[in-house]
Amino acid sequence: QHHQPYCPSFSCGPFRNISSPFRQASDPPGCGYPSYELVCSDTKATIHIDNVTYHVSAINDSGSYFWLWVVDADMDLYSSCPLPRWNRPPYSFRVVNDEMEVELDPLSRRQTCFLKCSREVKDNGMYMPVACLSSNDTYVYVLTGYGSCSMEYLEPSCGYLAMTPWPCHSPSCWDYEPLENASYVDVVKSMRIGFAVQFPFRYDRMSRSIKECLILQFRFLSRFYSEDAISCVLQIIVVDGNFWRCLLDSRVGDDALSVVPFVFLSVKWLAVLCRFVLAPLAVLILLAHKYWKTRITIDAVEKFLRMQQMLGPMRYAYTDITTITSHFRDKLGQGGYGSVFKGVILPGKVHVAVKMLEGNPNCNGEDFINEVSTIGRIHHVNVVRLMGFCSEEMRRALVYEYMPQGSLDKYIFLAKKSFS
Ligand SMILES: Nc1ncnc2c1ncn2[C@@H]1O[C@H](COP(=O)(O)OP(=O)(O)OP(=O)(O)O)[C@@H](O)[C@H]1O
Repeated sequence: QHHQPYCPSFSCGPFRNISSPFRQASDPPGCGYPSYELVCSDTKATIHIDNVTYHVSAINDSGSYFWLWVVDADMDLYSSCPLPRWNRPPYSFRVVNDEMEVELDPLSRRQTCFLKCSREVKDNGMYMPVACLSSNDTYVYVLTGYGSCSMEYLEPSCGYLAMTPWPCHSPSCWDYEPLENASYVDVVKSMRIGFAVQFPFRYDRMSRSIKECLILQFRFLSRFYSEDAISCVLQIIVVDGNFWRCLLDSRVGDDALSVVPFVFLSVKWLAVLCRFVLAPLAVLILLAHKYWKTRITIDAVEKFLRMQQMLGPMRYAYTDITTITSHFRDKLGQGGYGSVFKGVILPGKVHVAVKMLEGNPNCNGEDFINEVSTIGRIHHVNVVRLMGFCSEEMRRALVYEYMPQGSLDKYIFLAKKSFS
């Protein structure tokens, strides 16, 4: 049985009735959280964030998260030339189940940045000089405004010196625009006011409703706002992820109802899978299948022709056929498969008869293959010799030796007539 420690509420400086998640050093272990330990005196409450001591000037509890208004306790803000001691934003975190949980975080995403440069920066309006911290060979500047501490604004001769969050007066200050290019005097005023830190303890588990969860998630996201294309795509993915996370986390009580977000999420990813993976894959397979089928027919004719080339008749290009027939000038006759033209093959001036086949474009070339494979192999004195052929896509021709006496049927027909 776990022993629950007794954690009484306490007063701390000007604050009364403070309880968990806050604690004070005298509380038994298990009361509040170590990051939220307050050090109390009669008039002041202080807190350590990232090893820096801050005076707490306000505590607010919005219901799902807390925020504190703090002022750096170690910086002499009333000296003539104050400078923050830290060169990174204050926040504290702890690791729970291998996941980092940020427990204290400045409410404002805007930082004021102090830079130390070895050369004077003249042509950059963002760089506001801090005369009291500069010397003959060291130039100190302060930068304010959105992204002022990002590397893109860092001049080559400069390095980071210190940084402090810009004041923020309420949780709604996510959209609060600080003064752009504020002078050092304004920055000192803001440092004297201090800044707010929030206690975003376990964003997800603290959220009671989907609305509250979404507000917290998007507030967290808005810190990483950027305008470049890749970041935009990543943000869309994160927004989508956050939405589903809130939806799944906000499931309460009723087991039957709690299945609904899972079903929607599964349907969504199934649709994404179909749209971007399965549909393009199906189209690709269809196209590949069609291409493969036509390729097989063409390959069959081509394979056969290559073999024929080795064995028998010569293969001619269509341009050769037009040269041999002098552009089909002398027509010898017309048969069932096409017209026959007289031609001459150079060198040697061998006379030939070229039969241009007028086949059906849908035929698979079977007749052509049969003709070339049978007649092409017959070498007999009584059979007209096939000397060559042409096949370029659907244009096909057969080149025979020329018979100066013409077709045999002419003589048979005449002979029949003379005998009768
Ligand atoms: N080798 C050849 N030499 C001279 N003339 C030819 C030769 N082959 C065909 N011819 C001429 O072309 C005409 C048509 O010949 P083709 O072989 O196309 O006709 P076909 O005998 O009806 O045959 P098919 O029905 O197979 O087309 C012939 O009547 C003949 O005058």
